[in-house]
Amino acid sequence: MDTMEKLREQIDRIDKELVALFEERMEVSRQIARYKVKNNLPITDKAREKEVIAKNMLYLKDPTLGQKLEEFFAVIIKLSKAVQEEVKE
Ligand SMILES: C=C(O[C@@H]1C=C(C(=O)O)C=C[C@H]1O)C(=O)O
Repeated sequence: MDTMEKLREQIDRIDKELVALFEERMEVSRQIARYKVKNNLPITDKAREKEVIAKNMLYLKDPTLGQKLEEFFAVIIKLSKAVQEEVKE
């Protein structure tokens, strides 16, 4: 098997894990939405969003990926809130 094929196998394996983690995170987000609906709380919590991003930046080993990781979490949080809005409907 050539090198690129092998590397793509690695990407495929990583993506599979990402999908499982994505689903797990979104399911927990839905549960949080149900709690918020019950307790009449807003979906958006900006302070928590900042905390989530700051905390995860600390796990990063490669500093050149800082901006990208922030963007990654900005998208994850946006999608998480979209899922929560669907629970509210
Ligand atoms: C999941 C929550 O709801 C929203 C989504 C967040 C997230 O996906 O990390 C963080 C804060 C909230 O804006 C939460 O309040 O914890």
